[in-house]
Amino acid sequence: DSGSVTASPRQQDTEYLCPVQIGSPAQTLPLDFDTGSSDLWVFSTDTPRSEVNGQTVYDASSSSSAKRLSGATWKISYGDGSSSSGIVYLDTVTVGGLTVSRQAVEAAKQVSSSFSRDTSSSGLLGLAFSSINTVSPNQQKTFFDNAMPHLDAPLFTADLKHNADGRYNFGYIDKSAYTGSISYTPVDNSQGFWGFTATVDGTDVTGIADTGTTLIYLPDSIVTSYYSQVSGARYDSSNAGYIFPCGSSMPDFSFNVGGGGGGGGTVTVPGSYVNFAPTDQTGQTCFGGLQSDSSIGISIFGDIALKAAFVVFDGGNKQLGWAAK
Ligand SMILES: CN(C)c1ccc(C(=O)NN)cc1
Repeated sequence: DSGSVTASPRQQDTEYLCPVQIGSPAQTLPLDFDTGSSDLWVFSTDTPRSEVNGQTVYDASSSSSAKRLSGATWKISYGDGSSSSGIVYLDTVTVGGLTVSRQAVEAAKQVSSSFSRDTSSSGLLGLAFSSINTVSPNQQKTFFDNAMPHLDAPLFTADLKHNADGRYNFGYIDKSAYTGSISYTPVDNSQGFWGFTATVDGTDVTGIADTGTTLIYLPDSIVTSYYSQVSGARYDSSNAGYIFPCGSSMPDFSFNVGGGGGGGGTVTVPGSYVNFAPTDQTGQTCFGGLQSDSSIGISIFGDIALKAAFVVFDGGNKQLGWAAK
């Protein structure tokens, strides 16, 4: 089997949403595919009206294939402080033509304000490792984990783009989607994430590949060194990050992956991607797409980095592949 689904950017590449079919007859919900978490959760008819703000909701009672997972609950919180929780159904889930029957679909009975405010997203589809799925008392598998044994190849790829539709493919590598060769590096999934080590300016950085996080968060030394090249750039505590004049031309930001015998490959994030967004309506000052990880405790290669590459999430061999495109 295989699948292929479009990933559409929302709000200046803040997140990428993909249409997912749930239930019988199919209910199509736009979900945020998230390689940094492992719960498939959705706004539902169980979500308080006061917390629903235009999102499409899942109605298990109108799906003939939905079965309540009796006694199961879930509760998740994300790095940005957002959270959600609820109950669990098993239902049929299809992504880009790839179907998993009896997928745990986690229906929200509560969502935090940032999810309520995110009117275009109906929830998340977790693509990290099932070891961090939050369903209790019986932990559930991710869509990818359930699909993997049926896939032509045990992997999925992420091809996110700046201000344009990209794609997630399951079960195969589309050779027309990248240039040059794919450089692979081992994955450390001990914390449930797609953990890997890259080299930035000769310094090893261990972080995670997280499609659900918008920006890049790296050690302070690397971030400070990058912005020292930009006149007028500074750390601004009121914005809790590095800002700079919007007219600045930003240096490219590169990192090396798979630096073994073959020398590995270099991913180059165009400077324009690092000029992420204005801090206010005046458009004078802009917020950087590269920020410090010091308040997080882990380095994150988020969408700013991922959209500069074609990325292979290889669950069979536990490795990450990176290619230019
Ligand atoms: C509030 N929203 C839409 C979020 C979506 C995703 C995440 C996240 O950390 N994913 N790895 C946080 C928040």
